[in-house]
Amino acid sequence: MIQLQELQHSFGQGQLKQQVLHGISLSIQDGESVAITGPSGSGKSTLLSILGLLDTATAGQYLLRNQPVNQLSRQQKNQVRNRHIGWIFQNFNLIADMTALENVALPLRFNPEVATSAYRQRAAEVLAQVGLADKLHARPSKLSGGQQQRVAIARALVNKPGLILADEPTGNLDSATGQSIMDLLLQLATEGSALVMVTHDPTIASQCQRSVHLVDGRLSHAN
Ligand SMILES: Nc1ncnc2c1ncn2[C@@H]1O[C@H](COP(=O)(O)OP(=O)(O)OP(=O)(O)O)[C@@H](O)[C@H]1O
Repeated sequence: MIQLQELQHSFGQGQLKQQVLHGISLSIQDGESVAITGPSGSGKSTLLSILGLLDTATAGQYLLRNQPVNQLSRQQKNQVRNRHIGWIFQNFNLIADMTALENVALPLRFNPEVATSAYRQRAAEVLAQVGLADKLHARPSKLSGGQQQRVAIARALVNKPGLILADEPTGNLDSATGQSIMDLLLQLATEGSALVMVTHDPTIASQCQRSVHLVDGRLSHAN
């Protein structure tokens, strides 16, 4: 699914240039779950942004399904991002004045394979899959943190992505709720999507098949 070869990234130019990733080489298979750990500022979110095509590495190679991403046009990148990558964030990032169903249906607008008339049914199916069949018409403010994260997971899944990227997905949840979210994410990974998550929590990281540890933009060890 993912192959990184000597990936580098820097922000700024000239004297202000800050090298954030220094030659990251890593492979992630279909269906694999991988935690990225490391201290604050070590480059975890930067790496996740590059994996999700939100940013482009300044050097090195990123192959996504054997395709070098630096050869994709902007339009192709948008297509891959919208159709094949699902994002989950610490703060859920739901749209407050939309219902759960409307939030989950949003990414379907970028999927020409799903007819507009099928949006509601597809969104309802995915919400049922994450245990929220009875909350279709609730707005985020009426849902608990764990329920909001389930809506966000449903939104990430609605286009059946091959790659799920999660940035501290349990960071705002109590440990029991966080564990139930983790169980759900790991189940999705066993169903074929690769899952890559950034986490500070060693208990969460240890449940992934593999952990990679970043220190100052370098992989210090990989399990
Ligand atoms: N858009 C940006 N412009 C300039 N510097 C940035 C930018 N994004 C991140 N950085 C810098 O890159 C370094 C790595 O940041 P990054 O957010 O990837 O670390 P992190 O490991 O995810 O940290 P945290 O755990 O605190 O979220 C930091 O020094 C940060 O200040």
